[in-house]
Amino acid sequence: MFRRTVGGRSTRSICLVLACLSLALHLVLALFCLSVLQTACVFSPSSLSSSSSSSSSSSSSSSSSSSSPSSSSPIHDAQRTSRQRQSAFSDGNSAHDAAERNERPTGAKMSAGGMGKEDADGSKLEALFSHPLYNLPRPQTPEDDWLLRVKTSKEEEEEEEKDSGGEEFKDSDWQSASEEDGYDRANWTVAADSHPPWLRFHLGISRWELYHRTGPQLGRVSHDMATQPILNAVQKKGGTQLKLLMSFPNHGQALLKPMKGVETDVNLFYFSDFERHNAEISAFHLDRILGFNRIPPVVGRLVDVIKEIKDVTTDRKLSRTFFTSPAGNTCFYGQCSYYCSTEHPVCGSPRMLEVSLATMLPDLSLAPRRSWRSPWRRSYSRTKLAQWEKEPSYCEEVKKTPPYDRGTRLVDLMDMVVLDFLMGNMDRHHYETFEKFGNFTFLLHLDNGRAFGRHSQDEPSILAPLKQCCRIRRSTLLRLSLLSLPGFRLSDVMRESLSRDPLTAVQPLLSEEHLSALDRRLATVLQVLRTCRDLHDDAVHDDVEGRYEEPD
Ligand SMILES: Nc1ncnc2c1ncn2[C@@H]1O[C@H](COP(=O)(O)OP(=O)(O)OP(=O)(O)O)[C@@H](O)[C@H]1O
Ligand SMILES: [Mn+2]
Repeated sequence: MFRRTVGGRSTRSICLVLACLSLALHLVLALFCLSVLQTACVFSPSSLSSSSSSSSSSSSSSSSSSSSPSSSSPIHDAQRTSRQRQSAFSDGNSAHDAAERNERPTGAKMSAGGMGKEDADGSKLEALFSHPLYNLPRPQTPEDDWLLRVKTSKEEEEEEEKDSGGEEFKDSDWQSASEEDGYDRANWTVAADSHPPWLRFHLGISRWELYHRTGPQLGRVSHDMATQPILNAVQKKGGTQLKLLMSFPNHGQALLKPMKGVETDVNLFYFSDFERHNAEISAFHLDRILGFNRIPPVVGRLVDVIKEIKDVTTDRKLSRTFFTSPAGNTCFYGQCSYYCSTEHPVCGSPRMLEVSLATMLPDLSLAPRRSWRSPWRRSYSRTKLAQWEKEPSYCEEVKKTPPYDRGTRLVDLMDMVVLDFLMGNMDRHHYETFEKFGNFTFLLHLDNGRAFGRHSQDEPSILAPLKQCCRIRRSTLLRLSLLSLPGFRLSDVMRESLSRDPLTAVQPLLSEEHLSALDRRLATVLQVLRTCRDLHDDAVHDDVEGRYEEPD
């Protein structure tokens, strides 16, 4: 008995020692693993890129906050050197990657908006954007083909000499006009590193596109709009429906359109339809997928209408329209010529509201734009028909009329028609261009709030210009054909692209019905183009070399 007890005790103590040993070994092993993992984290490029968009934006704001007192407008003279520009935007080859590295030492590729390259394998969207048709070689952009130009240091010095207050601002090229609380003091130098994302977006606008798809600006600017604190919200004049101009700490601004319901009322005329925030967001994604890059970046955001609009607005006319609905939701209606009344309020649930935020284009004083009346404008009347609806040969006249008689204006218009037909937008009465580029430039596809209204109906009249003119860019035709293939199906790449918008977490931005309507409408466009090519030798405007074959 005694012996057994002694034996039992010694066995127990041996077990205890062994347990301690194993515990210690496990601890050592865990510590070793941790140190290895940490090293991997420090050096993994993908981890760098996922964190870099926020770190880079904070570094740009911190560098701007260390500036001297502010004076003139932050974006006036927003320009940069041609060397920086060439390195940041040359494209279609390894120089581009190198340039991206130059501009973005932390390797930032993406943001919350998630428009970068390093997404999961098997992504149809990434496969599409890797296709040669989305990476056509392009010549270097000449200096005059950038919308904004950087002053050379010599020009800078000369102006400083002329300017009596020059001494005060010698460390900075751009100074903030705002001394209000919350805004970072702007101190942007010619060094691109100090530029906030919205300014980089402005500096990347060229004669032929609004942004370069593979550059870092897009993700960064979207990330900022989706996450930065909102400092002010005022009504934006112009247009018919309520829109707000939102301001952010780094002097970025966005155009807000609120959620107003989703489907179009079948009994409304196209011109009485309300605008949809999800249409603005979806139009941006569609335009990018079609390879146009002619819509400023748009993201969705859930905003607190009390904290982020009512409490911060300096617009008394807007704040006066806030009220609590019988259901206890916070609503407002603002002032505008349509739907701005207690009967058509914009309401939070109870205070959270889905909105779209579109990056603002450079101020009109810096980059004036020209508005063009569309030759295929609708009559905007319940009874009258427009001329193009009565005359089948209407396009023959248009083709002879400047600016449609030369350059790429007509095929640019056809690109816009394709975009509008796919998303069911009947509201393209005007389009805008940057004045600087005259008649030889891309068309801005602004104001898409009335698109994606009805999924069950395709509106053939939107395609009238294409049917009447029978002209299309080869690059557009090829990309449309690609998007009709199962491996790149338009509805699939749109679903994937939209899933990267922050609002997808709340609800899908487009219903499955709207997504499949895109495939159906794409088939219609391709059918129209087949007929055109059967009938006309000059239906295809050759903008790419013949080696790009039509996909089977
Ligand atoms: N991202 C932007 N940056 C700068 N200006 C913009 C932007 N988007 C729109 N605008 C300007 O604001 C004006 C009004 O915007 P928008 O057309 O979207 O509003 P709307 O109320 O739908 O207008 P409408 O009733 O005429 O259709 C446009 O004509 C355009 O010049
Ligand atoms: Mn509109």
